[in-house]
Amino acid sequence: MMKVASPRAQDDSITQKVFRRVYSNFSFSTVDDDYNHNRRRSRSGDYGKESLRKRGFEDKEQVMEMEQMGAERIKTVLILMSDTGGGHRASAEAIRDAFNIEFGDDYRIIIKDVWKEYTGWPLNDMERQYKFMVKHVGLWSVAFHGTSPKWIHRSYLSALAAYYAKEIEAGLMEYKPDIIISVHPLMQHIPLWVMKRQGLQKKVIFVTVITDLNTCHRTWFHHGVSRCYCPSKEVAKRALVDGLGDSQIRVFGLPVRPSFPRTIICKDDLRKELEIDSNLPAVLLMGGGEGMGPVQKTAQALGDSLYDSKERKPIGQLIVICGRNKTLASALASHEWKIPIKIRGFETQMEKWMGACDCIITKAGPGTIAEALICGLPIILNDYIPGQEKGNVPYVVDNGAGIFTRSPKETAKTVAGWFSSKKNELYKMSENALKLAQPEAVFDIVKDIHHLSQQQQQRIQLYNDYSY
Ligand SMILES: CCCCCCCC/C=C\CCCCCCCC(=O)OC[C@H](CO[C@@H]1O[C@H](CO)[C@H](O)[C@H](O)[C@H]1O)OC(=O)CCCCCCC/C=C\CCCCCCCC
Ligand SMILES: O=c1ccn([C@@H]2O[C@H](COP(=O)(O)OP(=O)(O)O)[C@@H](O)[C@H]2O)c(=O)[nH]1
Repeated sequence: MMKVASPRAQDDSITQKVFRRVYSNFSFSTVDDDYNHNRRRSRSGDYGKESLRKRGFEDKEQVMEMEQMGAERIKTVLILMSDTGGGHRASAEAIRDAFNIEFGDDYRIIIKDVWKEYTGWPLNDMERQYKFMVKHVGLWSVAFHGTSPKWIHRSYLSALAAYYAKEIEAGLMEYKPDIIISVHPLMQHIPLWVMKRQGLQKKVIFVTVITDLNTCHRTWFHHGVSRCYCPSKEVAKRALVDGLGDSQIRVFGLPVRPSFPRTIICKDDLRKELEIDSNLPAVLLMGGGEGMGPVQKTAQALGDSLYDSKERKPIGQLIVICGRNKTLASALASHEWKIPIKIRGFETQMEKWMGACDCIITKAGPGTIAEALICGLPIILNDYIPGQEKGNVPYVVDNGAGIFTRSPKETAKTVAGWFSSKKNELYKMSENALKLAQPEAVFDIVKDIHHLSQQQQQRIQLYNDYSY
């Protein structure tokens, strides 16, 4: 992969000077995206004094200087996620991008589904099984609530950890992370257990970033984390009830990709770019990364309600983003429409589509909700997955940023009202959405992690100062 010159690497830094003094053959390479380089660097980086001593650096000054280098070297951040839904990846990418914006080359960010890459069944097949379970909501509901007691999920996860211990350990250790960030409910227990086994608890910072807005599963809350970032006060309360300490909990909001808060939205320009009619109000219809929920029926109902049959002209236009649901996209494409419509698959620039529209209809996915709030879009929630998404409904509705209805006809009627006689209602909800939005959340999270990392370095230095 292409090498990127880093100012840090060009400077004759203290790191280089120290290395030259203690290890004259050493050549300092520039930052690149190559994991082998990372492994090489990390090995010389450190996982403690022992590793340095083993490599022959017995002299106190040498060991100290090399450890202090940790303060300078690029830190590796491993973000653990899984593609069960689109939200976990979106949050992982948001954190990666925010690290890059805030700290440039100081951090190397690796996003991984360690389960998928390093384990066997059933862990490596979670996506497929999850999709199956959420299609049969009763089954998901039993699994979600049935595994809520700590003793149940702990036993289950311990059994899996024991079975795949070596593979998972290899997976985590390959990257020698300085910081591990979990953005998934099932990625606390096993990695923390591996870290304990390796004696890395004090050396590697482990934080959880919760991506559910309210009724999240209890597996998110693990007492062994340095921080548990909760997206809302509701989740923070749950964390407290589950026994996490005040010092562990921070409430900044749900991490959304920086392209949302950082894009200057000019609706007219976006509409030109996306080839959307610039005069008609637009509704965005979607169902998460997988295109779930009653999208097809709702689209058809909107096709009727946004057409003024007396005037023989549309009063609005429809954008449908089907995500990875190809069947949905082709079913919609084969339909005849009386209103302007755009049918899209998986889009990578959601901020543009949201920025070009006037309201959104979606299932209660937390990622989509948080993004829509930043764009000031009134939200019609038309479905939710039992368990983790149930609480997202009152989060939106009670804050006046949207409504909930499962009926495609009612949804269509509401949008038609918003685009005609009830424009004030739309405007008020848009204002409420903006009030509820937390566009800076992802930056607050990465700054806090950076602060934790600095504190840890200071502790290591203090420890070194007093241990000789
Ligand atoms: C009476 C006892 C009954 C016990 C039944 C045991 C069956 C065990 C089988 C499955 C386990 C179910 C796990 C439930 C806990 C899940 C925690 C949770 O919140 O999961 C949510 C995530 C998905 O993320 C969400 O996506 C949403 C959109 O789709 C939305 O964005 C939301 O905001 C996100 O949070 O779900 C998962 O990742 C679950 C994957 C489960 C797949 C099941 C296949 C089994 C494969 C491996 C076993 C995994 C280990 C199970 C550990 C059990 C302890 C929790
Ligand atoms: O074509 C698409 C459809 C969805 N998403 C993103 O996927 C995430 C969906 O997350 P959410 O929590 O709403 O629902 P999930 O897919 O996890 O059920 C959001 O960030 C969306 O912007 C996207 O990037 N492109």
